[in-house]
Parts: sequence; structure tokens; C-alpha cells
Amino acid sequence: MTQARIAPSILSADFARLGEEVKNVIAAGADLIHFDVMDNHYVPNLTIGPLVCEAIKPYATVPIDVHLMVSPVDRIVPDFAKAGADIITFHPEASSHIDRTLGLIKHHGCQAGLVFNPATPLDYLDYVLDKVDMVLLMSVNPGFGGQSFIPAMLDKARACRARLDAYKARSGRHIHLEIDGGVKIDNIGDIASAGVDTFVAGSAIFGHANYAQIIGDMKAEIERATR
Ligand SMILES: O=C(CO)[C@@H](O)[C@H](O)COP(=O)(O)O
Ligand SMILES: [Fe+2]
Repeated sequence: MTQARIAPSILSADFARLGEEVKNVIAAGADLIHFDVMDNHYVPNLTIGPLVCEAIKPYATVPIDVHLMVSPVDRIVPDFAKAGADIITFHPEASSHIDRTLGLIKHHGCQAGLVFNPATPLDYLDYVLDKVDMVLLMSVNPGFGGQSFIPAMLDKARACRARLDAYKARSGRHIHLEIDGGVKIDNIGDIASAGVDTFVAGSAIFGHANYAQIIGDMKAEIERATR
């Protein structure tokens, strides 16, 4: 399996000490910083934008993984690229022109990804895989941290991994598979076995007293499940 990556969602961090939180979670073994952008339109919550991305960039010695839950998508993409985003993912329902949005993200020098809500079919991938660096499967309905993992997403992850493996056999290119929502120490092994290589976790990491301990335990579980 590709090297597993843990992506703490800073939605559950202490916003009053965000730079320090980013620094600490990276020192504890985080491989990406997951940055949730909500617009109170596409999802019923309002979070952070490019200014905050720019503010944490000096602390982020690993890639910033921007998860856009905004509609429309395109006009905010250049601002996030300028603010230091390394990966930008968006929901296909939030873009009128999916291929164009993927191209726009790449044009601005970022890796691009599509995000699938629990009930969104994977068919949106059919004609755009050449422009996709990562697929993000939501294992909760987007909008809030701290929700419970939807078990049916394990089958969806397996189906998605099969598509991405078939693509790899044709193209030689690995596309990352990320999961987001309700990831905990007691389900991360099953999620890894289903073919996921990038794991977003917000409340499980920032709600733990020892970030290094929980990230280390998560990596050990992944290793055990995929050995
Ligand atoms: O995108 C989202 C929610 O919409 C996530 O990134 C959450 O922030 C994950 O939080 P936990 O479920 O791990 O607490
Ligand atoms: Fe997210």
C-alpha cells in the first residue's frame, strides 16, 4: 500500500491558538493539514477562508489540504492558491463545470480533487481522472465535525479503490483516496483495509490530550490492518 497519511482537520483545533495547534500537530506526526472551508450556503455552517490559510502557512511545514464546501467554487480557487493551499478539493454538485474547475486548480499550481458526499455516485470520476490527484469520500454529511462514521462508506471506499487501481493499471499514476468524517482509532483499520490511504480526523485528534500518541496509534492500526 502507498504510505498512509494522517490529515488532522483544524476545524476541531483551538482557533484562538491556531498557529501553535498546526505546529504541534505536525510535530506529532501529521502528514497534511486539512482545512475545511464552509460558506453557510453549500453547507449549513460558516468557517474560514484564504486569510486564515495565509496566516497558518508559515507554521505548515506539510501540505495544506483545502476542502472547499462552497458554491460556486471557481472564484475562490485563485485566492486559496495564493494563500498557500497545496491541494484543493471541491464537491462536484457545487461546480457547474467540473472539468473546468479541476483545470483551474491545476493551472494555479495545486493538486486537485473531487469530494463525494455519502449519497453522491462515483460516476463523476468517469471522464476526469487524468486531472484528479485525490478523491475525497465523505463518511458523514458535510458541515460539522464530530459526527459518526456512516458504515456504508466502507463499500464505497472499496469500489472507489477498484476504479483508481484500474486507472493506475492503465496510466501508471496513483490517485490518493482520502476519507473524511468520524474517523477514530477503532474504525481506522477497517477504513485502511478498504483501500483508503489518506485519513482526515478532527475531533479524534484535537480532542485527545496527546496528539503524538493518537496519531502514532492511528498509524500503527493502519499498518496492522494493511500488513
Ligand atoms: O469536512 C468535514 C466536515 O464537513 C470534516 O473535515 C470534519 O471536520 C471532520 O471532523 P471529525 O468527523 O473527524 O470530527
Ligand atoms: Fe473536511
